[in-house]
Amino acid sequence: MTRTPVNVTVTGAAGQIGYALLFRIASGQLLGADVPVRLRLLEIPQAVKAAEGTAMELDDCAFPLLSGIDITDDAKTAFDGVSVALLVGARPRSKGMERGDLLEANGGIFKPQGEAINAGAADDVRVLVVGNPANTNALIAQRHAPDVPAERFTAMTRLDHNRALSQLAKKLGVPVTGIRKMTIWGNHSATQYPDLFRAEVNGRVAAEAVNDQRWLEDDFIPTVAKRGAAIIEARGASSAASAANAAIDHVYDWVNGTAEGDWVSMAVPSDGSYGVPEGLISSFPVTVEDGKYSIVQGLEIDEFSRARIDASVAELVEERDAVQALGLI
Ligand SMILES: NC(=O)C1=CN([C@@H]2O[C@H](COP(=O)(O)OP(=O)(O)OC[C@H]3O[C@@H](n4cnc5c(N)ncnc54)[C@H](O)[C@@H]3O)[C@@H](O)[C@H]2O)C=CC1
Ligand SMILES: O=C([O-])CC(=O)C(=O)O
Repeated sequence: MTRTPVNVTVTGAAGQIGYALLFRIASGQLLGADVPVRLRLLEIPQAVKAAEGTAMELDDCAFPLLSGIDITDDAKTAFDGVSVALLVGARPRSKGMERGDLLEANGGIFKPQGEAINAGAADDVRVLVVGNPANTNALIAQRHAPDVPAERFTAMTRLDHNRALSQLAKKLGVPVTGIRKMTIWGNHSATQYPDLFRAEVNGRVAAEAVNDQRWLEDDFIPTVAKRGAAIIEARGASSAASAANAAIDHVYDWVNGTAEGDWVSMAVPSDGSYGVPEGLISSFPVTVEDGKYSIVQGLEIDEFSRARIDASVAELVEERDAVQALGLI
């Protein structure tokens, strides 16, 4: 292997998503089967020992592409020279915690991490924020990394995208490979809008193929939007392997490109497209070419979809205003 290893940093490495994610990164699924990686694991001091345990297991896999593992509780060390930063570790909502408290607690994590990325990341750094509230955490990190191009900060709605593909495939009895152009719009939250009016099933508009507005409104949209809560209810813990899988899909496509005639959903800084205020990190349909994503342009948005996109974007505006009021951005 002659290629220089790519530095990949994972925060919250000792958590449940970290455990599902690290082995797949080390096996080559994040960047490609011919790309060596060096892992940087960032944890809080109390969880460093657990991260060391995971690193021992990574060693025990003898992955040919894994050129080394560093473990640290210092953000500056973790992000020095990083090309792919997966920001998974976040402060979960605990009992009695208000939304403002949650945003503030996460500000304490994503502000210094943004600063550390600004200080030391490689020129080609790509950042994916998984830790919730993902869109707004990404916004906080981005605002503290003024020297990094703003579009390098993204948040994850690929899990929602994949959930939407599976629900639609089941409903229509088609394989997921028969579906194209799925879009999640807005926030990674219950207000998100999974859009069947622009998706296609074997070349036909998905909403027409379904031909059941009641299912679309009362079943499909809430099932996708509230799937995270349903998983917690069933499993007693939030989605981990599926979240790790989505993170792999997000970064792989960002680096290697999207398929011809298809697109994926990524929460990216808005350029004002589709009436989403500039700068908000909102989910859009995107295509990727030569390692750069572009928001798909020129889609006609029907009235039903417009109202739902607007509602989710309004929630993002509220979150942005809340972190602004807290002095976090
Ligand atoms: N965007 C999405 O689609 C999804 C997002 N999530 C979110 O991902 C996050 C992680 O989920 P899990 O792995 O299940 O949680 P977890 O609680 O199992 O692990 C989180 C880890 O982050 C660490 N951590 C906390 N603060 C940190 C800091 N400042 N620096 C480094 N590490 C830190 C903790 O010590 C812990 O090991 C949660 O916020 C969850 O809500 C989960 C599923 C899907
Ligand atoms: O609510 C959570 O923590 C998990 C989550 O984001 C999801 O599964 O979509």
